[in-house]
This record gives sequence, structure tokens and C-alpha cells, in this order.
Amino acid sequence: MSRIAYFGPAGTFTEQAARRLAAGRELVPMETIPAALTAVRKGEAEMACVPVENSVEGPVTATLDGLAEDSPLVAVAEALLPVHFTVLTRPDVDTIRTVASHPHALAQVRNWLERNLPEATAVAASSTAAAAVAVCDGEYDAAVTAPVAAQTYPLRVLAEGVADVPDARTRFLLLSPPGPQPEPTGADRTSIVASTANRTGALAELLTELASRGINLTRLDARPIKGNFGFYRFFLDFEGHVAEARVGDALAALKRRCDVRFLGSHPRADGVRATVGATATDSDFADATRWVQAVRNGEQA
Ligand SMILES: O=C(O)C(=O)C[C@]1(C(=O)O)C=C[C@@H](O)C=C1
Repeated sequence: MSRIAYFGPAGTFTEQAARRLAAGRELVPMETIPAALTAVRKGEAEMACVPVENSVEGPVTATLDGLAEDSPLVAVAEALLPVHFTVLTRPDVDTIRTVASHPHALAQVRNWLERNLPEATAVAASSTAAAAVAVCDGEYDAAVTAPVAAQTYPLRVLAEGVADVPDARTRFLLLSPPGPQPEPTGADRTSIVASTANRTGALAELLTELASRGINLTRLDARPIKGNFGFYRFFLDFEGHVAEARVGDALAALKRRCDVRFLGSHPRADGVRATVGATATDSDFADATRWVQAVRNGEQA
């Protein structure tokens, strides 16, 4: 059976996403996001499931940095999970002095903690489930976890449905080594990382290549190129599939301008169909290509 590495341990939100994206496969928990990616790069797992962005806290930087460096991986599927938390403690604890969780989770319950556990010190853990393990081990008094962790660990539920922002969501990717792309569906997302020269207008030029081909951007993040202060990589997600003419044409234009790493084209979890700019459909591109060929052949009408 194929192995899917996921950002664990058992009981993370990522485990739930992996169950949805890779049902029936063997799920292997990894302590960190880089470890999950490395398992795929070393051939120890076929694919990896990791979080990529949260609607409150934004990008999961370990995932972005891990995708920009080392051998390429591509996203073949995504899942979008609603995020509300359960606060767990040991049955023997009566005063909560420390509360641990993943930094993304702590940021999403900051107001709740101020109101309900004002005396408690928040401590960063490697994941929500790692915080639950640390509470079991007596390291901390409480953990902010995924609801499923209440079934995974022998802890007492202090609060449920905790979220400062209602309707918060996290998006997760299923990543594999480069290979055949999932078929286009009309509701796809393409992701790239682009490293431009540091000069006036370089980013604007990249964005114009997309805009002028009628491509709608869905995310733009910048991450520093480590060891080179002031230099950045840009992570771009946009609507459409590499198999579509406007996307292929835009990627070729970007490649001429800068260093581009393709991070995959896959169906969107929310099923939102791509808005295709006027004159940017596949048949518009095919007509234009035929016309150029006719000109070259001296056949222009
Ligand atoms: O720690 C977990 O449970 C995770 O799956 C990670 C993660 C994240 O990186 O954003 C996933 C969803 C929540 O937003 C909080 C934490």
C-alpha cells in the first residue's frame, strides 16, 4: 500500500486533510513539515500532506520555503478544512498556567485566551497534536487542538468550538514528485514560485503577464531568499490549469523573464470555476495561432 507522509503527530488538522485526500492509503505522521517533504524526496513516501495557508494567519511559511528549495514537488490535490479548536487539559489539572499549540493556532484563539485564560502563558509547539502530547506528558497544562485530538489523546475537554474568527479555514496540499498532472476541470489552481531580478517594475511585469492573459490571481506571498538580505521569492497561485492555452502561454512568458518553479495544477477544493478574461479562451489562442501560421505561410486573407 502506498504511504502518505503527513504533518503530525496523530490528531492534527493535517491528518484530517490527509484522510480526505488519500483515503485508504497508509498515513505516516512526521514531526515537522520539512520531514514530510523529505520523506517524499527520499522515496520513503509516495506523497505528503501539509498545510499551505490559513484564512486568518496567512501562509504556512515552512511549506512555502520547503517547496521553493531542494528537488521539486508538485501539488496534485488540495483540501479546505474549517478550523475551530478544542482546548484539552489533563484530568488532574485545576489551574491552567501554560497553554501550548502551533503558532498558527495560538494566533487564531488569542482573544479567547485573553478572555478565558488570562493568567496562562501561551507556548509554541510544533503542531496542535504535539501540544496535546506535551500536555499528556505533563509538560504543559493545556493544549489548543483540532477537535479530533479529543478522541486521540486521554485528555479532558475544557472548551470546544473555540475560534476568534468564525468560518476560519486552512487549505492543505497533497504533494508528489513531478509527474502527470491531474486532468483540467475548469475549476483549477496553478501554483508557481518566481525569483525575479531586484529592479524597478520586475514584480509588476510578472503580474502583467498574468493579467494580460485574463488570468485571475488567487494568492501572492513573498518569502526572503535566505542568506541574501532584501531579496525575495514570490509565490503565486492563480486560476486555471497548465493544460489551458492562456496558462501555458503565461508560464512561458514568465520563464523568459525570470527563474520559475512550477508547483502544480490541481482542482480547487472549493470548486470555484476559473474566470477567463475576454479573448483568453483556448479557442481564442488557437485562432490567433492559426492566424500567425497563415501569415507565415503567406496565406493571410
Ligand atoms: O497543527 C496542526 O494541527 C496543523 O495541522 C497545522 C495548522 C497550520 O499550520 O495552520 C493547521 C490548521 C490550523 O490552522 C492550525 C495549525
